[in-house]
Amino acid sequence: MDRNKAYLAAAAAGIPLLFVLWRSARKPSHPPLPPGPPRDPIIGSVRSFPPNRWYESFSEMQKKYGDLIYFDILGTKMLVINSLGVAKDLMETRGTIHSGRPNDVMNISVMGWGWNFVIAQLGQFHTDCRSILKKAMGQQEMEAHRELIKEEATNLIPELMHFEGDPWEIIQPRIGAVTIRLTYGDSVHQEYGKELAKLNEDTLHLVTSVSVQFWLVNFIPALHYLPDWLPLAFKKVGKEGTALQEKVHYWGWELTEKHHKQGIAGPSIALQYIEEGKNTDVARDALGMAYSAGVDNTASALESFISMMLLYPDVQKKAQAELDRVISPGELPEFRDRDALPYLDASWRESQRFNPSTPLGVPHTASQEDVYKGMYIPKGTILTTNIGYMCRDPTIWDEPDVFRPERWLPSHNPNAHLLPDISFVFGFGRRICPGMFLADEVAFTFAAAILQAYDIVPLVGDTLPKEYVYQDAVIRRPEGMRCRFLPRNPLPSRGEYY
Ligand code: HEM
Repeated sequence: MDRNKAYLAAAAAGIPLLFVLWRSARKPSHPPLPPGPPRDPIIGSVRSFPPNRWYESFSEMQKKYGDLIYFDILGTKMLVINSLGVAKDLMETRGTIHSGRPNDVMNISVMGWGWNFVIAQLGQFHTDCRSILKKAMGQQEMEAHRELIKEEATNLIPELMHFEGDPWEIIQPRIGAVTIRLTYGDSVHQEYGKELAKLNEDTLHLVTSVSVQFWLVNFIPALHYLPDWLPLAFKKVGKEGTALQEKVHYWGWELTEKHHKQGIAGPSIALQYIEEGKNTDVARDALGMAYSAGVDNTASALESFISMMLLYPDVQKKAQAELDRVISPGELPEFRDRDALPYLDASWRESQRFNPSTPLGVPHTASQEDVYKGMYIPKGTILTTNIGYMCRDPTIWDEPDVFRPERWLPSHNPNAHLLPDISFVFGFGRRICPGMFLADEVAFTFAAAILQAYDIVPLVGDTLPKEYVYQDAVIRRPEGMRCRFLPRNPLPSRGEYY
């Protein structure tokens, strides 16, 4: 190449770079962006974005930046919301703008999760799926599921007898059983429950690990159309994810259809729709998400509660004394007893506040630009709710780092009525968790049954930490929690519970 051509080539290569530099340096024509760490040209906030432990890192950064922290990672805009009031303003009052989901090409297009309404944009499909779950597990509908939940609590209690170790391995499958029986019926659970549970767990692990990794295809969607035989990591993971996703989508539903034809299907939400023959596709899609969206979350919340009872034996004793006063010996506490169990209710709320199982919620996106309190939120910004910080925000909670159920009781705290409803741990506005009443009822019923039947104590020789460290994951539970369950009274035989 002669010298002129070399200059020309260098200039041609440099022009786009100069353009990007000029764009990032020029004065913006919109109000200022929310506060955040300094951004470099082109790479933006890459150097200051925390590599892991996002919840803890964002909470630490709150001290410097306050309610909102703005990042720009190679053009992907992200806003962390640390304030409950701001989250409600943006996601409830301005919910038409801030209720989208990130355009996750890897999950939706490469792995085929287009039928997953958890990650779908607002629209008819999302509305239809939500109304299926609302009709099936809304607050008014829970009464119909009480017997099933009670049966599973009855199954749980003997399983914990003399159990030593991490109770996750007992409580998680029981919560899974509630979900599978509710969605696809008892016959499907009896025959295929273990395989369905494993399938959903494998899928959830893959999806959550994919969601927190960097995929070039999310930035350059056209890469998705490259031939499948190319040895690219995203193609390999995509193939594995597609196979799992298709099975989660159809299998439970098809098993219910099969059992329906054989005349052996037990009552379930799927069966209702199969019998009616209406809205079957959308019901199949909505129910396909129930296990992966709900089981680990609920089990984590219950495991956190058990860990708090272990760390705070005085709270455990008070809750047990209340149960002993209200529930007759040989009877299983039920959700309808909740009003008569204010201390247990307060302990459960306090446990959710202290350790919410999804401290960063599920990200929303802004479907159009917005200006909030003079700050500019660009279209497409990913909004992350730091629910974990909101649960310990000192402007809301007195001594937020103290585990104190009494704060919720008007008899102990004259300002208890001013505390926010703890249901914000289930998210916001049009995206608020549609399984929240089910989760609350299952976990509360199981917690009451466990405390009535057992003393939760450490393993012999174990020294308890002051607080458990939580896993660095989307759905979090205490790391290395171990305990024993010592029967408080002789356990009633199964028949005596009914
Ligand atoms: C303690 C247990 C649970 C917690 C802490 C929890 C928390 C959450 C949170 C924070 C969100 C995101 C809300 C938002 O985007 O603002 C969510 C969404 C969702 N949850 Fe739950 N959840 C739990 C149990 C369940 C259960 C039992 C089910 C179903 C059976 C369920 C199904 C869903 C679905 C389908 C969505 C997506 C809603 C949408 O995008 O419109 N969750 N949940």
